[in-house]
Amino acid sequence: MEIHIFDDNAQLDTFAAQYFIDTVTRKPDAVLGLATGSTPIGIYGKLIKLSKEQNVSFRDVTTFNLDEYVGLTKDDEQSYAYYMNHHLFSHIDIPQQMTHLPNGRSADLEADCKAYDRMLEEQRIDVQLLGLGHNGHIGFNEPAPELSGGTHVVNLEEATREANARFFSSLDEVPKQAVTMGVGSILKARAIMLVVRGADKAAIVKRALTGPITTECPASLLQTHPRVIVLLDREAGRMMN
Ligand SMILES: N[C@@H]1[C@@H](O)[C@H](O)[C@@H](COP(=O)(O)O)O[C@@H]1O
Repeated sequence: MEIHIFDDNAQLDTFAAQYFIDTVTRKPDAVLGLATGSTPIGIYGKLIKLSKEQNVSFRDVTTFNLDEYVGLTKDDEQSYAYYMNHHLFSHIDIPQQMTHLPNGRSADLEADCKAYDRMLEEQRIDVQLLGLGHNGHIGFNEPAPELSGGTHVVNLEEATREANARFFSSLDEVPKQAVTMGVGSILKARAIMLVVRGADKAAIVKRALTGPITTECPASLLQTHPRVIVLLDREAGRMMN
């Protein structure tokens, strides 16, 4: 595992964005795995800026997002589809049809999960961006005695709903379920970039990266992957020395 600790969040954003740009420069039809939450926002901002400065096109790039809430439409400002358009897709030249998120409004969620997995089998992700939940979740794979390999519907933990309530007007509005890529699909990516910020995540960072490998801390499974790049701000990395 390659671990970088940054004094400054802007430096972290630049490092991550440049990694994605280098990936696309090397491989113009790269497949990128993308994430939501507050952690990647600065990275997407920098990616937009650097891609314009360096004249990098996303016209042949394909993207797959990790997860989506069940029940929200694409136009709902709290949906991850809206988030991705707002923070990234509408600012770069990627064709809309090359961007994929699980469909949380599908009439047949099971069939939709299978279709998402089929696409992920056909197109291996070159680099998967990940944030980290306070309980060690990645995507919306919550701690559990067993984890699903493929895309599936998940019941969100109350603590996860509470943590994400800041994006909604009240806790009641936070969906109780989500569709998430499974840990099997995440671990199939050629490279994984885990990004974590903030003192409140220092303990879970240490547990995920140096603790036992267990489904009770889904991010600990990343220890089994041969190419993980971890980007931490000083606070998130303070227990790593
Ligand atoms: N499903 C998302 C995760 O993909 C994300 O990594 C995590 C951390 O979010 P944040 O970056 O806002 O702390 O929360 C959400 O639950």
